[in-house]
Amino acid sequence: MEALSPACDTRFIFGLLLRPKPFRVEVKNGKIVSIVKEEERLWSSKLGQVIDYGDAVVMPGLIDVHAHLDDPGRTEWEGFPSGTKAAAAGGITTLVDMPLNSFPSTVSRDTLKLKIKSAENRIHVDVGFWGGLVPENAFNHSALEDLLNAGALGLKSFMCPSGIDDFPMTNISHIKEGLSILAKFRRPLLVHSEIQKDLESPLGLEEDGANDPRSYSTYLKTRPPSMEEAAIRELLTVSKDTRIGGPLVGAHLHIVHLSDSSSSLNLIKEAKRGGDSLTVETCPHYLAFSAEEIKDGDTRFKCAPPIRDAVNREKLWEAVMEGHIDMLSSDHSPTEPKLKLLEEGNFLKAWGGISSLQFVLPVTWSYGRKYGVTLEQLALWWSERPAKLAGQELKGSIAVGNYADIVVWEPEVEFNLNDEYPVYLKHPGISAYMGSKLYGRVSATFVRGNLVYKEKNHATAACGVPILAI
Ligand SMILES: NC(=O)NC(NC(N)=O)C(=O)[O-]
Ligand SMILES: [Zn+2]
Ligand SMILES: [Zn+2]
Repeated sequence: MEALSPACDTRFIFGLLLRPKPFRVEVKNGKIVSIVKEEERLWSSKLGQVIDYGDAVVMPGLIDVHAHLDDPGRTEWEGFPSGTKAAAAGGITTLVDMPLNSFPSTVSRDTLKLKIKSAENRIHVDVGFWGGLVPENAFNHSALEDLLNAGALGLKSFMCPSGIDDFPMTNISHIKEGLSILAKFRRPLLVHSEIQKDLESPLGLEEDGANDPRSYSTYLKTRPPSMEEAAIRELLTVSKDTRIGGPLVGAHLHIVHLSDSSSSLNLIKEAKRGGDSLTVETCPHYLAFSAEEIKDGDTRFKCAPPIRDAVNREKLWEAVMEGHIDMLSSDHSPTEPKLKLLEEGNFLKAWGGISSLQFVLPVTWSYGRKYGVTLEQLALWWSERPAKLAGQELKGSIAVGNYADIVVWEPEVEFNLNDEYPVYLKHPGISAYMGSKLYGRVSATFVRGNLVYKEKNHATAACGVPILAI
């Protein structure tokens, strides 16, 4: 049986058998050099090793375009080592780190340099970085250009308060300005699309008897679908300029973590039909859970936008299955357990963010089976489309010339996410998935041909590399 990569050695040569079709993927120098029918293989004698995973699925590694690893500056929340170990154990081979929740936020060339430095030799999968679009840099073209020239894969902004002091929200003028720079670089702008109407009293509710802060329905009232709709309506006033012949051609807008599957989704569909350069993601937690099921005080489930009712979830699945939602992402946004206020259970005061990085593949599969999700769809939503968004042409599919970023997993193997299950996240206890039973166990993960994870073990060497846009 193959051994975990003892060092990050991309000269490694091996073959992988793809089942059920008898194909062999041949890997050399970290890249896929050929995909041949087993009986037509050309250079088998030269192969160091041929690995046969039997009936397991061999798929492109997942690319998570939305994760908060909080490094540097808030490593007590997560950090690159634990976050990327969890990613590797979950079949994620590349992730793109969000510019906020680390300290400082990634909003300039210098702060991006700090990120890169912190990632070096500490990441077990490849990591790219979004830069932040904030009021301070939005009108400062040279600052934005410096950030993009330093390698940010694109920018991210918030249309409502982010909860992080050094990451203030942007308005539509900032967004328009940012897009004009991004158009030149042909890189995307990702937007947290919620607008809070009443900024004077951001919660919009009094904590009285009728609005018990331990009840999820109270939290739900503070962030209605109309907040997503209002933000998206405003965004679409500028995304139309990304159409062919428009003033922002070359720019691209990506709406992160869509929860509202009604009016907001209809607006997105219409804009796409009109030719806007626009994509949208949703996250496994919006597809797995419903508001009705969330127990009083269980703040592990608090996130923004919120998890809505079961009817909304059904419509979200329909949109994913019909192709109106382009991709999935984790929005892994952990914190220290004490900020989740698990004992007090106050939904209005607890940190918002779902902790999920290690589980997104089994969750999507387990909850998607009843809708008829196929392996090809998983690869499209979790690898191919995210690679395109992040500008990673050599990632996202098992194809000749691509990096050998591969997950091997067993869809029929069931497991309990209990206290004995090896979870590599820094704070497993805050994950909304703990206590559930899932299908789909990851057996091995390859990053650029290095076997970085195999059956509850990680390679000791951290073989991931920082990915910078060039
Ligand atoms: N500061 C955050 O990490 N916020 C995140 N929090 C969520 N989604 O609840 C997000 O992506 O908006
Ligand atoms: Zn967000
Ligand atoms: Zn996020």
